[in-house]
Amino acid sequence: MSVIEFNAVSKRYGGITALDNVSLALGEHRITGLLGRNGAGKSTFMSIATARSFASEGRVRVFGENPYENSGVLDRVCFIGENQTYPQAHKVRHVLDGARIAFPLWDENLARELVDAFGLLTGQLVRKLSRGQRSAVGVIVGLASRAPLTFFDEPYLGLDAVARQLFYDRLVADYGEHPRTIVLSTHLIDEVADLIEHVVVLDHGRVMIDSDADSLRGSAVVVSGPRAAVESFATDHEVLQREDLGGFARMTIRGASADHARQQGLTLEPVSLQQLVVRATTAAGTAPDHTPERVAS
Ligand SMILES: Nc1ncnc2c1ncn2[C@@H]1O[C@H](COP(=O)(O)OP(=O)(O)OP(=O)(O)O)[C@@H](O)[C@H]1O
Repeated sequence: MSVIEFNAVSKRYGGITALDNVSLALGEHRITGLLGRNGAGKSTFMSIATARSFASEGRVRVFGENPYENSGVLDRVCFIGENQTYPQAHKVRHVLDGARIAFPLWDENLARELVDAFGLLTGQLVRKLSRGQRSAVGVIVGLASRAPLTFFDEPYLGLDAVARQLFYDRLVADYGEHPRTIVLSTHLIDEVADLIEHVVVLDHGRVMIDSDADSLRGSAVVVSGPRAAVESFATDHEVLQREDLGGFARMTIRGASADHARQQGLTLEPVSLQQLVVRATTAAGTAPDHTPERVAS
C-alpha cells in the first residue's frame, strides 16, 4: 500500500515552481531519504503531504485519502521541522505533555529515556535551551510519537555529531521494533546512507531519482586502473564521471559487471549514495525533459 501518493502535483509560488509535475508513491514501513539541493522542493513536498499547504495542481493522497482537514489522516502524521517553535513559557515537560495528547501512539517511556539520553531535563524552559538541545526536543517528539507517518525535515540544526548518531541509532532501533513510514530530509547524505531504504531525489521541483537504496547503490561502480584498460572497459557503458591521473584513470560507470572488471585486473570500489545524488543533481540542470531514474521499488 502507498502511504503517500502524489499524482502530477505542482506547486507554484508566484513565478516560482517549487514542485513541477511530481508523481510519487511511497510505500509503507520504509525509511525514505528525501534528498536534493537547496530549494529543490523537499520542504514543499512535505508541507503538501502534511496538508500544511495546498498543491496548485494534481492529486494528493495520504493513507489513501485527501489529507486536507482530514483528522483521520492527520492524527497519524507527525512532522518535525528544522526550526520547531514552542510557546515562550513551555518547559520540556509541557512539550511532551502536548505531544502525548496529540499522538495516539505516544510512548512516554521512550520519550523519558530519550530526554535522559540527550542530556535534557524535563523542567528546563525550552526557550533557554541551546539550538542543538531544542532540535533534540523535536527529535524526541518525532521518535516517541510513533506516528505511522513521520517526517523529519532537517531535524538536527545545531545537534553535534554524537547527538546526531544517537538520533540515527534510536531511529533504527525503534523503527525495527515498531515499523512505520518515515521520511527523512537531509543534506547529510553520508550520515544517513546506511539507514535509508528508499531514495527520492528532487531537483528544481522534479523527481530525479525514485529508487530502492540498495539497487541505486549497486547501479554503478568506480573502476580504476591503467587508462587504456579502463577506457576499453568503459566502451560499452555509461560513464557518469571520469578522472584522468597520468597513465591511470578512475571512472564511475553505470551497469558495469564487477566480475568482468576484476578479470581485467581493474580495481573496483562501490559508489557512495552521496556521489550518485551529486551526479544526479548536477546533471539535472542540463536535462529539462528528463525521465526520473526509477531503479527498482
Ligand atoms: N512560502 C514560499 N513563498 C515563496 N517561495 C517559496 C515558499 N516556500 C518555498 N519557496 C520556494 O520554493 C522552492 C522550493 O523550496 P523548498 O523550501 O521546498 O526547498 P528545499 O528543498 O526544502 O530547500 P532546502 O534544502 O534549502 O531547505 C524554492 O525556490 C523556494 O524559494
